[in-house]
Amino acid sequence: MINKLISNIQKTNAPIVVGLDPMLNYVPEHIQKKSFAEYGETLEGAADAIWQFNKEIVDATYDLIPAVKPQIAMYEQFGVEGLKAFQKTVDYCHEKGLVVIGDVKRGDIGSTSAAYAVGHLGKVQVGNTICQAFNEDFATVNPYLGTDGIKPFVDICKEEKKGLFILVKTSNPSSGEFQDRIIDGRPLYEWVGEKVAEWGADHMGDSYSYIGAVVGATYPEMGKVLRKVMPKSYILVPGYGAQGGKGADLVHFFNEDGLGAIVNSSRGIIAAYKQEKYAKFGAEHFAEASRAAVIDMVEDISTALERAK
Ligand SMILES: O=C(O)c1cc(=O)[nH]c(=O)n1[C@@H]1O[C@H](COP(=O)(O)O)[C@@H](O)[C@H]1O
Repeated sequence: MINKLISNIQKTNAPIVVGLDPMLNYVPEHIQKKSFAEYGETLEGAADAIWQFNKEIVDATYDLIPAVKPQIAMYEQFGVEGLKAFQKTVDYCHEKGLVVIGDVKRGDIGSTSAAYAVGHLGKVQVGNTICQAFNEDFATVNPYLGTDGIKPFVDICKEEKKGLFILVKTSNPSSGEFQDRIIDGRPLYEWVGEKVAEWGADHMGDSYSYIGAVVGATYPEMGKVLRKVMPKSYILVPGYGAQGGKGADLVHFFNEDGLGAIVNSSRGIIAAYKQEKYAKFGAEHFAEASRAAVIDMVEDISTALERAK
């Protein structure tokens, strides 16, 4: 899957991910009304509304982008119905040729981690039948439990040729409380980055490892260091747009080959129609606003990369 991710990035010339994080209040009223008319103001109605919303955004952007990242919490809040919308979204994005990064941020003790890995990336045996549950291509994983929590994911990734993005330095303001603590002379995020490189070393694609890292766009200096600590790991970079990250902050997340990083924006793309810049599209044409926001994001990043050459 890392090879497919890279070939999709090269095909589209767009090292970006659209974050499908559909809060109900981003879904325009005309969609909500239609879903509620059919299913009532119920969890099913909400799940239908977010699915219809996602579908229009994917239809309007899939030819421009390599990958999507649905964040499962946005679906889980609607219970089982929300999870069905998550599944439909994953399947639909696959139909459109997109790589799907399941933002599930799992991580537990070994056997529990193994079950999470099976559910999201692997296959599960039911009697004599092998079944597939969510079937994303990558998952985000929290490494706080150490190798015991990560290894079951890596094992499934090897079997299935799938990948991970492991949290190394997160984009949020308080990420430093633990992640920046100095241990034996170096910040914790560097120790974790080194471990990501080690976990990924024997699960290599053609040029990059299947095991990548998450480093927030909001910490560009740390990104620069971490790029060197894990040269063969793809870095998923959230924090662009709504959290303040800009193209110019991102250049050091990339390697000299122009690869190595993929930048996520969620609210900045899916709720673009609510921004003044894209207000002219109106709520009816929200998906066209998302398309325009994708084009602007790609332009911003490629201009920054070009300038840095
Ligand atoms: O793993 C992530 O994707 C992630 C890690 C991180 O450090 N910061 C972060 O914002 N994210 C996710 O990236 C998305 C950011 O959304 P926006 O701020 O709306 O672009 C959300 O799905 C977050 O859960």
